[in-house]
Amino acid sequence: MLGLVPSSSSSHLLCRSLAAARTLSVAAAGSSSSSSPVKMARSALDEVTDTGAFDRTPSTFRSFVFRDASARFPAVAGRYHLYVSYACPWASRCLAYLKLKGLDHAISFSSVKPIFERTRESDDHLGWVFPATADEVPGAGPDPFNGAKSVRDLYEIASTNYTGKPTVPVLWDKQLKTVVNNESSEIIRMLNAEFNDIAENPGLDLNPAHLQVSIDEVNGLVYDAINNGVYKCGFAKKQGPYDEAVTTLYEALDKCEEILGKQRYMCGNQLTEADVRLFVTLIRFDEVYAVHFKCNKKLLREYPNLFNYTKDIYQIPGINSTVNMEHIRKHYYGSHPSINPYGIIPQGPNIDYNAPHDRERLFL
Ligand SMILES: N[C@@H](CCC(=O)N[C@@H](CS)C(=O)NCC(=O)O)C(=O)O
Repeated sequence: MLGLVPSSSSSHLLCRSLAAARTLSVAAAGSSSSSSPVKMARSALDEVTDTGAFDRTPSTFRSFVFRDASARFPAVAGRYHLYVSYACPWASRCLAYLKLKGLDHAISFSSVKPIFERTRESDDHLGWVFPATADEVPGAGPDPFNGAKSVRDLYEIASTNYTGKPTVPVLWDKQLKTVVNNESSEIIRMLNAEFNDIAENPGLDLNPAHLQVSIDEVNGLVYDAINNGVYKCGFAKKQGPYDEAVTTLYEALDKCEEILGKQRYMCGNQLTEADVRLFVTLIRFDEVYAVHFKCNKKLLREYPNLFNYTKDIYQIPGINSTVNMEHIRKHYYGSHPSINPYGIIPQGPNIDYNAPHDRERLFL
Protein backbone atom coordinates (compact mmCIF):
# COMPACT_ATOMS: atom_id res chain seq x y z
CA MET A 1 0.00 0.00 0.00
CA LEU A 2 2.85 2.37 0.68
CA GLY A 3 4.13 4.46 -2.22
CA LEU A 4 7.61 3.49 -3.36
CA VAL A 5 8.75 6.79 -4.76
CA PRO A 6 12.28 7.65 -3.69
CA SER A 7 12.75 11.41 -3.46
CA SER A 8 16.27 11.65 -4.90
CA SER A 9 16.52 12.53 -8.59
CA SER A 10 18.98 9.65 -9.22
CA SER A 11 16.16 7.19 -8.75
CA HIS A 12 13.82 8.79 -11.28
CA LEU A 13 14.58 6.35 -14.07
CA LEU A 14 13.86 3.34 -11.88
CA CYS A 15 10.70 5.02 -10.61
CA ARG A 16 9.55 5.86 -14.09
CA SER A 17 9.89 2.32 -15.38
CA LEU A 18 8.11 0.94 -12.30
CA ALA A 19 5.34 3.48 -12.80
CA ALA A 20 5.08 2.68 -16.52
CA ALA A 21 4.89 -1.06 -15.83
CA ARG A 22 2.22 -0.52 -13.22
CA THR A 23 0.20 1.78 -15.48
CA LEU A 24 0.23 -0.80 -18.25
CA SER A 25 -0.80 -3.66 -16.00
CA VAL A 26 -3.62 -1.77 -14.33
CA ALA A 27 -4.83 -0.26 -17.58
CA ALA A 28 -5.10 -3.79 -18.92
CA ALA A 29 -6.93 -4.92 -15.81
CA GLY A 30 -9.27 -1.93 -15.93
CA SER A 31 -10.31 -2.17 -19.59
CA SER A 32 -13.08 -4.55 -20.45
CA SER A 33 -13.77 -6.17 -23.79
CA SER A 34 -17.32 -5.68 -24.99
CA SER A 35 -17.90 -9.43 -24.95
CA SER A 36 -17.08 -9.86 -21.25
CA PRO A 37 -19.42 -7.95 -18.97
CA VAL A 38 -17.63 -6.65 -15.88
CA LYS A 39 -19.41 -5.93 -12.64
CA MET A 40 -18.77 -2.33 -11.59
CA ALA A 41 -18.04 -1.86 -7.89
CA ARG A 42 -20.70 0.63 -6.92
CA SER A 43 -19.12 1.94 -3.77
CA ALA A 44 -16.92 0.85 -0.91
CA LEU A 45 -19.95 -0.89 0.58
CA ASP A 46 -19.82 -3.39 -2.29
CA GLU A 47 -16.25 -4.36 -1.38
CA VAL A 48 -17.25 -6.84 1.27
CA THR A 49 -16.17 -10.47 0.89
CA ASP A 50 -18.31 -13.56 1.59
CA THR A 51 -16.84 -13.63 5.10
CA GLY A 52 -18.47 -10.26 5.79
CA ALA A 53 -15.15 -8.37 5.93
CA PHE A 54 -14.38 -5.13 4.07
CA ASP A 55 -11.64 -5.60 1.46
CA ARG A 56 -10.51 -2.36 -0.26
CA THR A 57 -9.76 -2.58 -3.99
CA PRO A 58 -6.33 -1.19 -5.05
CA SER A 59 -6.26 2.11 -6.97
CA THR A 60 -6.05 1.94 -10.77
CA PHE A 61 -4.10 4.89 -12.20
CA ARG A 62 -0.52 4.80 -10.97
CA SER A 63 1.57 7.13 -13.18
CA PHE A 64 3.98 9.62 -11.65
CA VAL A 65 4.74 13.29 -12.07
CA PHE A 66 8.47 13.99 -12.13
CA ARG A 67 10.56 17.11 -11.65
CA ASP A 68 12.36 16.25 -14.92
CA ALA A 69 10.97 18.47 -17.73
CA SER A 70 11.21 15.61 -20.26
CA ALA A 71 8.93 13.32 -18.23
CA ARG A 72 5.53 12.36 -19.64
CA PHE A 73 4.02 14.14 -16.65
CA PRO A 74 6.46 16.95 -15.74
CA ALA A 75 5.99 19.03 -12.58
CA VAL A 76 4.77 22.20 -14.32
CA ALA A 77 2.73 24.96 -12.64
CA GLY A 78 -0.87 25.15 -13.86
CA ARG A 79 -0.95 21.76 -15.58
CA TYR A 80 -2.60 19.61 -12.89
CA HIS A 81 -5.86 19.71 -10.97
CA LEU A 82 -6.62 17.82 -7.80
CA TYR A 83 -10.22 16.64 -7.55
CA VAL A 84 -11.08 15.98 -3.91
CA SER A 85 -13.94 15.55 -1.54
CA TYR A 86 -13.46 17.43 1.71
CA ALA A 87 -15.17 14.46 3.32
CA CYS A 88 -12.58 11.95 2.19
CA PRO A 89 -9.55 11.29 4.41
CA TRP A 90 -7.46 10.03 1.48
CA ALA A 91 -8.16 13.17 -0.56
CA SER A 92 -7.66 15.38 2.47
CA ARG A 93 -4.13 14.17 2.99
CA CYS A 94 -3.32 15.38 -0.55
CA LEU A 95 -4.98 18.70 0.20
CA ALA A 96 -2.90 18.99 3.38
CA TYR A 97 0.24 18.56 1.26
CA LEU A 98 -0.89 21.25 -1.20
CA LYS A 99 -1.19 23.65 1.74
CA LEU A 100 1.95 22.60 3.64
CA LYS A 101 4.19 22.64 0.57
CA GLY A 102 2.68 25.89 -0.73
CA LEU A 103 1.49 24.28 -3.94
CA ASP A 104 -2.10 25.47 -3.96
CA HIS A 105 -1.23 28.30 -6.39
CA ALA A 106 0.46 25.86 -8.81
CA ILE A 107 -1.98 22.96 -8.62
CA SER A 108 -5.65 23.91 -8.62
CA PHE A 109 -8.19 21.87 -6.67
CA SER A 110 -11.93 21.55 -6.23
CA SER A 111 -14.28 19.51 -4.11
CA VAL A 112 -17.30 17.46 -5.13
CA LYS A 113 -20.62 17.58 -3.27
CA PRO A 114 -20.51 15.76 0.07
CA ILE A 115 -23.33 13.26 -0.40
CA PHE A 116 -23.29 10.49 -3.00
CA GLU A 117 -25.91 10.83 -5.74
CA ARG A 118 -26.94 8.89 -8.82
CA THR A 119 -24.20 9.39 -11.42
CA ARG A 120 -26.30 8.23 -14.42
CA GLU A 121 -29.94 8.03 -15.25
CA SER A 122 -29.26 4.74 -17.05
CA ASP A 123 -28.09 2.79 -13.98
CA ASP A 124 -28.22 3.01 -10.21
CA HIS A 125 -24.56 3.75 -9.43
CA LEU A 126 -24.21 6.14 -6.48
CA GLY A 127 -21.05 8.22 -6.21
CA TRP A 128 -19.37 11.61 -6.15
CA VAL A 129 -21.05 14.33 -8.19
CA PHE A 130 -20.22 17.97 -8.93
CA PRO A 131 -22.67 20.76 -8.14
CA ALA A 132 -24.23 22.44 -11.17
CA THR A 133 -23.21 25.91 -9.93
CA ALA A 134 -20.57 27.37 -7.62
CA ASP A 135 -23.14 28.44 -5.02
CA GLU A 136 -25.19 25.22 -4.84
CA VAL A 137 -23.17 23.71 -1.97
CA PRO A 138 -20.65 25.80 0.01
CA GLY A 139 -17.18 24.38 -0.48
CA ALA A 140 -18.05 22.33 -3.58
CA GLY A 141 -17.49 23.50 -7.14
CA PRO A 142 -18.56 22.45 -10.64
CA ASP A 143 -15.93 20.69 -12.75
CA PRO A 144 -13.92 23.59 -14.17
CA PHE A 145 -12.24 21.73 -17.03
CA ASN A 146 -14.29 18.89 -18.44
CA GLY A 147 -17.87 19.82 -17.67
CA ALA A 148 -18.13 16.44 -15.91
CA LYS A 149 -21.26 15.79 -13.87
CA SER A 150 -19.58 13.14 -11.74
CA VAL A 151 -16.18 11.74 -10.83
CA ARG A 152 -17.28 8.65 -12.74
CA ASP A 153 -17.42 10.85 -15.91
CA LEU A 154 -13.79 11.88 -15.32
CA TYR A 155 -12.63 8.28 -15.11
CA GLU A 156 -14.50 7.49 -18.29
CA ILE A 157 -12.83 10.42 -20.10
CA ALA A 158 -9.46 9.03 -18.98
CA SER A 159 -10.27 5.42 -19.84
CA THR A 160 -13.24 4.30 -21.94
CA ASN A 161 -14.91 1.30 -20.34
CA TYR A 162 -13.47 2.09 -16.92
CA THR A 163 -15.06 -0.44 -14.63
CA GLY A 164 -13.45 0.31 -11.29
CA LYS A 165 -14.66 2.40 -8.38
CA PRO A 166 -14.54 6.13 -9.25
CA THR A 167 -12.72 7.42 -6.20
CA VAL A 168 -11.20 10.69 -5.04
CA PRO A 169 -8.53 11.95 -4.90
CA VAL A 170 -7.84 12.28 -8.61
CA LEU A 171 -4.69 13.98 -9.84
CA TRP A 172 -5.82 15.20 -13.25
CA ASP A 173 -3.62 16.28 -16.16
CA LYS A 174 -5.40 19.16 -17.89
CA GLN A 175 -3.14 18.90 -20.94
CA LEU A 176 -3.52 15.19 -21.71
CA LYS A 177 -7.02 15.08 -20.19
CA THR A 178 -6.32 12.04 -18.13
CA VAL A 179 -5.99 10.75 -14.59
CA VAL A 180 -2.31 10.72 -13.65
CA ASN A 181 -2.79 8.97 -10.34
CA ASN A 182 -5.66 8.16 -7.98
CA GLU A 183 -3.67 6.70 -5.10
CA SER A 184 -3.19 9.25 -2.33
CA SER A 185 -0.15 7.57 -0.78
CA GLU A 186 1.65 8.09 -4.10
CA ILE A 187 0.24 11.55 -4.82
CA ILE A 188 1.57 12.88 -1.49
CA ARG A 189 5.03 11.54 -2.23
CA MET A 190 5.00 13.35 -5.59
CA LEU A 191 3.79 16.57 -3.95
CA ASN A 192 6.54 16.27 -1.35
CA ALA A 193 9.45 15.67 -3.70
CA GLU A 194 8.76 16.43 -7.35
CA PHE A 195 7.23 19.93 -7.33
CA ASN A 196 9.92 21.71 -5.33
CA ASP A 197 10.87 24.03 -8.22
CA ILE A 198 7.40 25.57 -8.06
CA ALA A 199 6.53 25.06 -4.36
CA GLU A 200 6.44 28.01 -1.96
CA ASN A 201 7.89 25.77 0.77
CA PRO A 202 10.38 23.60 -1.13
CA GLY A 203 12.50 23.13 1.99
CA LEU A 204 9.76 21.25 3.84
CA ASP A 205 10.51 17.55 3.45
CA LEU A 206 7.83 15.38 5.04
CA ASN A 207 9.63 12.24 3.98
CA PRO A 208 13.29 12.84 4.88
CA ALA A 209 15.74 10.04 4.09
CA HIS A 210 16.90 9.66 7.70
CA LEU A 211 13.32 8.99 8.87
CA GLN A 212 12.22 6.85 5.92
CA VAL A 213 12.35 3.53 7.77
CA SER A 214 10.49 4.92 10.74
CA ILE A 215 7.86 6.60 8.53
CA ASP A 216 7.22 3.39 6.60
CA GLU A 217 6.98 1.46 9.85
CA VAL A 218 4.42 3.85 11.34
CA ASN A 219 2.48 3.94 8.05
CA GLY A 220 2.38 0.15 8.09
CA LEU A 221 0.76 0.18 11.52
CA VAL A 222 -1.53 3.14 10.89
CA TYR A 223 -2.82 2.31 7.39
CA ASP A 224 -4.14 -1.14 8.04
CA ALA A 225 -5.30 -0.79 11.61
CA ILE A 226 -6.46 2.83 11.74
CA ASN A 227 -6.92 4.59 8.35
CA ASN A 228 -8.46 1.55 6.69
CA GLY A 229 -9.27 -0.03 10.04
CA VAL A 230 -12.19 2.31 10.77
CA TYR A 231 -13.70 1.36 7.41
CA LYS A 232 -13.26 -2.32 8.26
CA CYS A 233 -15.23 -1.70 11.44
CA GLY A 234 -17.92 0.31 9.69
CA PHE A 235 -18.43 -1.78 6.59
CA ALA A 236 -18.21 -5.24 8.22
CA LYS A 237 -21.35 -7.24 7.59
CA LYS A 238 -20.70 -9.88 10.25
CA GLN A 239 -19.82 -9.72 13.93
CA GLY A 240 -16.52 -11.64 13.61
CA PRO A 241 -14.79 -9.31 11.12
CA TYR A 242 -16.12 -6.28 13.03
CA ASP A 243 -14.75 -7.59 16.35
CA GLU A 244 -11.41 -8.34 14.74
CA ALA A 245 -11.16 -4.89 13.15
CA VAL A 246 -12.10 -3.14 16.42
CA THR A 247 -9.50 -5.09 18.37
CA THR A 248 -6.79 -4.24 15.83
CA LEU A 249 -7.89 -0.60 15.71
CA TYR A 250 -7.71 -0.06 19.47
CA GLU A 251 -4.41 -1.92 19.83
CA ALA A 252 -2.95 0.46 17.25
CA LEU A 253 -4.49 3.56 18.87
CA ASP A 254 -3.08 2.48 22.24
CA LYS A 255 0.33 2.07 20.63
CA CYS A 256 0.14 5.56 19.06
CA GLU A 257 -0.96 7.02 22.40
CA GLU A 258 2.12 5.48 24.00
CA ILE A 259 4.48 6.79 21.30
CA LEU A 260 2.99 10.28 21.58
CA GLY A 261 3.59 10.23 25.32
CA LYS A 262 7.32 10.29 24.55
CA GLN A 263 7.62 12.54 21.51
CA ARG A 264 5.67 15.29 19.81
CA TYR A 265 5.13 13.50 16.48
CA MET A 266 4.94 9.87 15.40
CA CYS A 267 8.53 9.70 14.10
CA GLY A 268 10.25 12.03 16.55
CA ASN A 269 10.12 15.77 17.05
CA GLN A 270 9.45 16.76 13.45
CA LEU A 271 6.23 16.55 11.48
CA THR A 272 6.34 13.86 8.80
CA GLU A 273 4.13 12.10 6.30
CA ALA A 274 3.21 9.61 9.01
CA ASP A 275 1.53 12.40 11.00
CA VAL A 276 -0.47 13.74 8.07
CA ARG A 277 -1.68 10.20 7.32
CA LEU A 278 -2.70 9.57 10.93
CA PHE A 279 -4.28 13.02 11.41
CA VAL A 280 -6.88 12.67 8.64
CA THR A 281 -8.45 9.70 10.43
CA LEU A 282 -8.17 11.13 13.94
CA ILE A 283 -9.91 14.39 13.01
CA ARG A 284 -12.94 12.38 11.80
CA PHE A 285 -12.93 9.96 14.72
CA ASP A 286 -15.26 11.38 17.37
CA GLU A 287 -17.44 13.31 14.91
CA VAL A 288 -18.14 10.35 12.64
CA TYR A 289 -16.31 7.05 13.10
CA ALA A 290 -17.25 6.64 16.77
CA VAL A 291 -20.93 6.63 15.85
CA HIS A 292 -21.30 5.77 12.16
CA PHE A 293 -18.57 3.10 12.04
CA LYS A 294 -19.19 1.82 15.61
CA CYS A 295 -15.68 2.77 16.83
CA ASN A 296 -16.95 3.71 20.28
CA LYS A 297 -14.89 1.51 22.55
CA LYS A 298 -12.96 4.62 23.46
CA LEU A 299 -13.26 8.14 22.03
CA LEU A 300 -10.36 10.18 20.69
CA ARG A 301 -10.90 12.74 23.43
CA GLU A 302 -10.33 10.01 26.03
CA TYR A 303 -6.75 9.63 24.75
CA PRO A 304 -4.87 12.68 26.14
CA ASN A 305 -1.86 12.42 23.83
CA LEU A 306 -3.76 11.59 20.64
CA PHE A 307 -6.38 14.27 21.29
CA ASN A 308 -3.84 17.03 21.94
CA TYR A 309 -1.75 15.83 18.98
CA THR A 310 -4.80 16.13 16.72
CA LYS A 311 -5.34 19.72 17.90
CA ASP A 312 -1.63 20.44 17.42
CA ILE A 313 -1.70 19.34 13.77
CA TYR A 314 -5.04 21.02 13.11
CA GLN A 315 -3.47 24.31 14.24
CA ILE A 316 -0.54 24.14 11.78
CA PRO A 317 -1.13 27.05 9.35
CA GLY A 318 -3.15 25.88 6.35
CA ILE A 319 -4.39 22.62 7.83
CA ASN A 320 -7.70 23.89 9.18
CA SER A 321 -8.70 24.91 5.65
CA THR A 322 -8.45 21.24 4.63
CA VAL A 323 -10.95 20.15 7.30
CA ASN A 324 -14.56 20.86 6.33
CA MET A 325 -16.54 19.19 9.12
CA GLU A 326 -19.83 20.03 7.42
CA HIS A 327 -18.83 17.97 4.36
CA ILE A 328 -17.38 15.22 6.53
CA ARG A 329 -20.51 14.77 8.62
CA LYS A 330 -22.92 15.11 5.69
CA HIS A 331 -21.00 12.60 3.61
CA TYR A 332 -20.69 9.69 5.98
CA TYR A 333 -24.09 9.95 7.63
CA GLY A 334 -25.77 10.70 4.30
CA SER A 335 -24.08 8.39 1.80
CA HIS A 336 -24.34 4.92 3.31
CA PRO A 337 -28.06 4.10 3.55
CA SER A 338 -27.39 0.50 4.56
CA ILE A 339 -25.61 1.80 7.69
CA ASN A 340 -27.78 4.88 8.38
CA PRO A 341 -31.04 4.39 6.44
CA TYR A 342 -32.64 7.71 7.33
CA GLY A 343 -29.50 9.81 6.82
CA ILE A 344 -29.94 11.50 10.17
CA ILE A 345 -26.84 13.43 11.26
CA PRO A 346 -26.11 13.28 15.00
CA GLN A 347 -25.80 16.72 16.60
CA GLY A 348 -22.61 16.20 18.57
CA PRO A 349 -19.94 16.43 19.64
CA ASN A 350 -18.69 19.59 17.79
CA ILE A 351 -15.17 19.53 19.20
CA ASP A 352 -13.14 22.74 19.09
CA TYR A 353 -9.83 21.67 17.59
CA ASN A 354 -8.58 25.25 17.94
CA ALA A 355 -8.58 24.88 21.72
CA PRO A 356 -5.16 24.99 23.40
CA HIS A 357 -3.06 21.82 23.41
CA ASP A 358 -0.08 20.74 25.48
CA ARG A 359 2.24 19.44 22.78
CA GLU A 360 4.64 22.43 22.56
CA ARG A 361 5.07 22.59 26.30
CA LEU A 362 5.98 18.93 26.49
CA PHE A 363 8.24 18.48 23.54
CA LEU A 364 10.01 21.63 22.36
N1 LIG B 1 -6.61 4.13 -2.13
C1 LIG B 1 -7.31 5.27 -2.42
C2 LIG B 1 -8.66 5.25 -1.72
C3 LIG B 1 -9.53 6.40 -2.11
C4 LIG B 1 -10.98 6.18 -1.66
O1 LIG B 1 -11.39 5.06 -1.32
N2 LIG B 1 -11.80 7.24 -1.69
C5 LIG B 1 -13.20 7.12 -1.32
C6 LIG B 1 -13.67 8.31 -0.53
S1 LIG B 1 -13.06 8.39 1.08
C7 LIG B 1 -14.05 7.14 -2.58
O2 LIG B 1 -13.84 7.95 -3.44
N3 LIG B 1 -15.04 6.26 -2.64
C8 LIG B 1 -15.97 6.21 -3.73
C9 LIG B 1 -16.99 5.11 -3.55
O3 LIG B 1 -17.00 4.46 -2.51
O4 LIG B 1 -17.76 4.94 -4.48
C10 LIG B 1 -6.45 6.44 -2.01
O5 LIG B 1 -5.86 6.39 -0.92
O6 LIG B 1 -6.33 7.40 -2.76
